[in-house]
Amino acid sequence: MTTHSRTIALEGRGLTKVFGAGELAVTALHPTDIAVHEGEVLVIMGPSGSGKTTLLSMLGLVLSPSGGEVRLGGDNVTHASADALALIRRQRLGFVFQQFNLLPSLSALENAAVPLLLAGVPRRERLARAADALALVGVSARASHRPRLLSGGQQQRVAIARALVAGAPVLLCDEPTASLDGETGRGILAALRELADRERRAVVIVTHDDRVRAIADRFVHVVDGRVTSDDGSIHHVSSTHSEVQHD
Ligand SMILES: Nc1ncnc2c1ncn2[C@@H]1O[C@H](COP(=O)(O)OP(=O)(O)OP(=O)(O)O)[C@@H](O)[C@H]1O
Repeated sequence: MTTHSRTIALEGRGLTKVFGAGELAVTALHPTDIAVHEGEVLVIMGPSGSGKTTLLSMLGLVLSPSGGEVRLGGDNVTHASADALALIRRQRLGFVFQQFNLLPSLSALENAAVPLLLAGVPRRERLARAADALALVGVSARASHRPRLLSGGQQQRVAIARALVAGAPVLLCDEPTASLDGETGRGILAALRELADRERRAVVIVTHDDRVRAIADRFVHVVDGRVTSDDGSIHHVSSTHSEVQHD
């Protein structure tokens, strides 16, 4: 793997999630410190129900934490308004899911351009930028095809192009290889690794797939809502967690 700067792209400090209250309270995530740097691939693994999606959702600003904070490029964005969070998600975060969620009536190029359409970028510029994004993930030759004419791996590449087209410095991927066969999945992982190396994007991958470790700069394991490092030590949480809110 390449040497990368140690600039933190996205960070959770003392991030905690408690669902419910009183006797019914479930601590989905105990206070956790976690960070991903520019140009780095961070892989989060753990059994079903361990808290991985909860952690990723808080880092992705789609679930508000019960305690702790989320910092993006050094800015504490935890308490931004709903509108501000929506804008931050659109401009600064890219999401990749197991299901590719492409729009069936649009070509690969138009699908990749959707975030720019939402951002009001003029058509010519957005198609040019979408073409660049498709090239980055190796599906330029399929630009004019609709999703149903693409293989699963090609559809996932288009979904990754869509996630990075607006220039997001951070890509958050939830089981990006789960619906792909082994070889196709490896191709997607290689593409994500390359985005980190060449484009300095920070890539966070939540997965059950042990092969994803092969592309990780760092790896953490989540068990029962607690995050441990590769060496098995529980992540040290330095900040104090004053207010824990219950949903
Ligand atoms: N909205 C919710 N309300 C109550 N409990 C929840 C809610 N969402 C998640 N939980 C609980 O929090 C814990 C962690 O769930 P989470 O979905 O983060 O696990 P996961 O590791 O992503 O699992 P999987 O790999 O199956 O997706 C589980 O015990 C789950 O039941």
